[in-house]
Amino acid sequence: MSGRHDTAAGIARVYRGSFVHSTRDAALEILNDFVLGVDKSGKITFIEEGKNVDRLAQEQGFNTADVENLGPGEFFMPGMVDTHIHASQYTYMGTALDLPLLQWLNTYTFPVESRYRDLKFARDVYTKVVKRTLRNGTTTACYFATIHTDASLLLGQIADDLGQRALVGKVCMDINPMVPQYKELLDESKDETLRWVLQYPRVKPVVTPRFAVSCSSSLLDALGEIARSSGLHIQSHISENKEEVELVKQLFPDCLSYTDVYLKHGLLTDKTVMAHGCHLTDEELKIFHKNGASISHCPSSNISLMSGILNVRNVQKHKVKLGLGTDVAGGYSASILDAVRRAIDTSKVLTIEHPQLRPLTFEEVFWLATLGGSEGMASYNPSEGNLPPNHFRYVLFHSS
Ligand SMILES: O=c1[nH]c(=O)c2nc[nH]c2[nH]1
Ligand SMILES: [Zn+2]
Repeated sequence: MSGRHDTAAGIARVYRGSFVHSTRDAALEILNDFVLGVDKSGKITFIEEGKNVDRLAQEQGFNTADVENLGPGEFFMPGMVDTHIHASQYTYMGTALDLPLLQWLNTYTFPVESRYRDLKFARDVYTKVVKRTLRNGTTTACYFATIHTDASLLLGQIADDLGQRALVGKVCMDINPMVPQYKELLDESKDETLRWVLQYPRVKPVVTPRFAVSCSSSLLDALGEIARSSGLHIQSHISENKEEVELVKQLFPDCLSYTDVYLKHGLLTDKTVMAHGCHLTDEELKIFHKNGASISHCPSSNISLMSGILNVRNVQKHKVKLGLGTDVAGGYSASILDAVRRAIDTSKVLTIEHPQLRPLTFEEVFWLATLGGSEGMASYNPSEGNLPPNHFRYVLFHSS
């Protein structure tokens, strides 16, 4: 169920019970005994206190006998937003977490991702990952696929068919010395990205340079230009672990920082979502804020690959847009609720190290998992005083 509070176009369903959500003013608000109406297109048309049900029935033209009352332990909450997940890594989720990032990519990830040339394999895995994330309450997901255009198109189609709002990225990478069978030529990556953008049906394509380590400066330039001319979202990885940050310094000696690499190539906009950011400096966070770019906080993966711990309070102090990501399969769970738990745990680890830092509350992390994620995916720039669009999708939850 989704929508803005616009005028009714014929009420299809009315629910009565508890609603838990975030607002711009409250990280978590609990509405006990409320009624919510949904029109035939699936949009929410009203949400009001239960005591108003008779008046609402008259005004909106529904029968109070048709109101669906939630059962014990049931409540509605907004669908969760996974701002960073590798659909193609679902097959080995929960395994192979014994190496740090760069070695993990070469040993486990690239060999598996190279299999997505096989569309039958792709259909099987992508169907499973979309079904699983939907079951976990993820109504919006920002996916990395692989370098294979047709398999990436298939992922978008599957998400759309199964009713998930998806942003999908065909991965771009023209450098891969350790696993050379899994990379593209520069022109191939550009041409296939354009084919991908043109062919996309209903879900949104995202321009997806894998990360600065696996893309030449020419490819990054070309992708920045494609994103600019097509007005598309952009996703990538940044400052996940220290070895990677050092490598990027060596690969791009003319850039002032890792953030500067993406900025100089036109890849840091108010439609950019960068995963991790554990080792970003305050100067870099200021550049994120100025450009309206967002960070996907992936605590499960940050711990599993021993990458680092994101200081969420510092990101928020810099007013940088922030959501949560599962980062399967660096993260071992495809559930954003699990990312909520890991985000709280890792913030407590920071508090143990730095007692002056307040740990995150569950209300604050609930906000990150829902409204924060949707604002992180939205194209608006807080540094220019713009506001995010108001949008909710609710899912029914059973607390038992
Ligand atoms: O957690 C990660 N997973 C990946 O697949 C990846 N690629 C580059 N950097 C990455 N980090
Ligand atoms: Zn990732």
